[in-house]
Amino acid sequence: MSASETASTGPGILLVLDGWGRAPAADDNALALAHTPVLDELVTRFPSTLADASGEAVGLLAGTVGNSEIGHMVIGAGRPLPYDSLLVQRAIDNGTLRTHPRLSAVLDRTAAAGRALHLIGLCSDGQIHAHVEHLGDLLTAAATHQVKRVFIHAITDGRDVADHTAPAYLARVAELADRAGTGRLATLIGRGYAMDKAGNLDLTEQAVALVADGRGMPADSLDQAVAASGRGDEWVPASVLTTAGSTAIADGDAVVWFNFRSDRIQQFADRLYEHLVATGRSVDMLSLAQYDTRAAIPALVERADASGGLADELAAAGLRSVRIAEAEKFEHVTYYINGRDTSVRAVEEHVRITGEGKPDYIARPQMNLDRVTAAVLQAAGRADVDLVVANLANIDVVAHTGHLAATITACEATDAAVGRILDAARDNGRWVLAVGDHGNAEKMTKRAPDGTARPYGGHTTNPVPLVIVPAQESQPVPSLPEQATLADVAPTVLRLLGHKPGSAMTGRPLL
Ligand SMILES: O=C(O)[C@H](O)COP(=O)(O)O
Ligand SMILES: [Mn+2]
Ligand SMILES: [Mn+2]
Repeated sequence: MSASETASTGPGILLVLDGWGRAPAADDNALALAHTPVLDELVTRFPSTLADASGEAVGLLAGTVGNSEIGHMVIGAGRPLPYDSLLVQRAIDNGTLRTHPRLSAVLDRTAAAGRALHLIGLCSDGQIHAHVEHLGDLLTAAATHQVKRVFIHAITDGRDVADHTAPAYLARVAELADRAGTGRLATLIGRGYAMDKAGNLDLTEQAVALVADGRGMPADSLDQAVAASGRGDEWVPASVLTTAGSTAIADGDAVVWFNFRSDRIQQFADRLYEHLVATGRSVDMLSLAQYDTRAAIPALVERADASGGLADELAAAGLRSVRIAEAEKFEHVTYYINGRDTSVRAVEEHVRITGEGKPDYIARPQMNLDRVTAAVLQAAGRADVDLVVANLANIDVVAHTGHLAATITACEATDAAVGRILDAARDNGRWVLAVGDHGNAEKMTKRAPDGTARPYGGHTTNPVPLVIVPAQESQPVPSLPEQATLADVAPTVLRLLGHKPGSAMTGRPLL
């Protein structure tokens, strides 16, 4: 009996457990420490495997941690997609970034007018939003085009990399500037302010005032600026380095953003753009990769085509899907899973769950999971819905705090929610495919250079569990292949729905 002969088809639920990675039990593995009877039973009782969710398997550089964008994009596309970070690295390696006609034109204009170039971005090597080494190539280009005044507006990390590492990355920025022969650190601000994506404009405005107008705390040294944060690198207050002189953006200057990922920089980019326009400053503005901004900011590296994925196949087959997540991951089950496509197909419904007030992930690791679960149960009970796609955000979002106890609670809350969803699926004759999008909570510390384990809230390169719960428990359950990747999810979902994988998909159905 082949696997496909045993897989009966019908409506189902695709459940993404965000940040659900697999690693051996350890005292920093929140998932292993948590009491999760449902998740434990899932992987022992039903066909399951571990799927690659990082590095080349999903379209990242080898050894790079996975992230929610590429994770959901690959889950939807059914194939690895060369991610923006990889495309930027290729453009650096083959020389097309520093010689890009758009960049060259801006640098020539800036140099000829005796204007300044402002480079803004996250300075770390987390490779989720940015890579500090990309800055090096832009500095080289600026030097080649003889731009004399180059200001670096550094955003400090402490989230995608271990906290309290900002000084090391800023030292690297200084080295890159020395190597290129141009560029100096001008301002500094934590990503908590500069990379807010939840519409907290009070935070964003501090970054805008800093970069545009040179308004921030004067700091005589980098160490002084970093030390002024009582909450680690993410919250370094807006600081102007007194050694840099006047760093404000003037009419005719150029701005290049060097984050490659849009989601957490676009709010700042839009507000800075609008502020400069409102104050009569006309600047050339470019971004390393394409941003989803209101402002039209030309990019130096184009996005990979992600069409022909699950959303297109569902639409072609007339299969109705309901997408459910809370605000933090809503775009992931809609925009990203649909291949960064903003169109909402006629057979698609989107449910965005929002909470009240500012979330406090440590005090309330449950977030709005009860309401997300209720929405999933409601959609699962509808006969006209073929596929429910839901993201349970807690494991990842809470793990980002680096707070082990809160993350354990998040894992336990998720476990209970999955239990309720499985019951509803069984009652409604639905199969469930549960999968992580990248690892996070299974590794909550990182070793510092001095050998000590420090709290770490970032993602990992660990594989993610992938489980298929058949619609009827009595159904024969074939085992899944040992090797799998996130690219296999969409073909498998289509197979479970009774359809063939899309022709653009290179992943394979696991059943
Ligand atoms: O933006 C963030 O919160 C982190 O840097 C990455 O997390 P995500 O890929 O899960 O969004
Ligand atoms: Mn994620
Ligand atoms: Mn995350």
